[in-house]
Amino acid sequence: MDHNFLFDPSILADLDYSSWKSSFRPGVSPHTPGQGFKVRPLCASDYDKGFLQVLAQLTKVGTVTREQFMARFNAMKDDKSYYVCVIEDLNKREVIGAATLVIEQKFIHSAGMRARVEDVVVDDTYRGKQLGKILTVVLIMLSKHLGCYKISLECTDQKLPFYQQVGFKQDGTNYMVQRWET
Ligand SMILES: CC(=O)SCCNC(=O)CCNC(=O)[C@H](O)C(C)(C)COP(=O)(O)OP(=O)(O)OC[C@H]1O[C@@H](n2cnc3c(N)ncnc32)[C@H](O)[C@@H]1OP(=O)(O)O
Repeated sequence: MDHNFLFDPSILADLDYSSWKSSFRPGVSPHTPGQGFKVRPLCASDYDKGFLQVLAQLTKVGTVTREQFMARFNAMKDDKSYYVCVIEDLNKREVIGAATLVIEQKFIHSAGMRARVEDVVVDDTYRGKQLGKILTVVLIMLSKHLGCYKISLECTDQKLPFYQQVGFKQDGTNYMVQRWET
């Protein structure tokens, strides 16, 4: 078993989801995401468990060599601001979902911290099993546990209902962007 986690797995194990109980289908929760499924931090060995292939269902991933993956993994681990969570199908030893919480340090809000949800994706053969909701709720509770004053995300109009059902609201601000890569 790989013990090279991006962050301490006990942080996830200790989160209390009792207030979310009625939000999930009976028997399903972040601690019990489904038969043979486990929510955990990203591991170095997830390079060989299809992590990048799952991300490719969200957006362009391109070619990422093992060396590039490990360099980015180690940089994120040292930074301590990146909480990449995955769901593994333990029977297949495959990553079937992923979501990232990024923590930003601020001077405002009494030198507080804000959280951003990034790169939420569930393998298309596993969708509709509450796994996307589980990953999102894990990030919400993680951001609260870490003491952030807010959590936000950007998404398309089609995904608004998915995020609204776990408490996100539109606040009238505009998302603006410049891109240098197609
Ligand atoms: C910040 C970002 O990363 S935005 C990018 C979001 N990711 C993507 O677009 C990648 C492609 N899409 C996916 O990976 C998946 O469809 C996800 C992550 C959006 C949803 O994952 P799933 O595991 O299929 O969703 P899940 O089963 O948890 O659905 C939970 C609830 O949301 C609802 N739901 C799921 N997708 C949608 C949607 N697109 N619009 C509205 N409701 C939705 C489900 O019906 C379900 O409702 P219920 O709890 O009442 O039964």
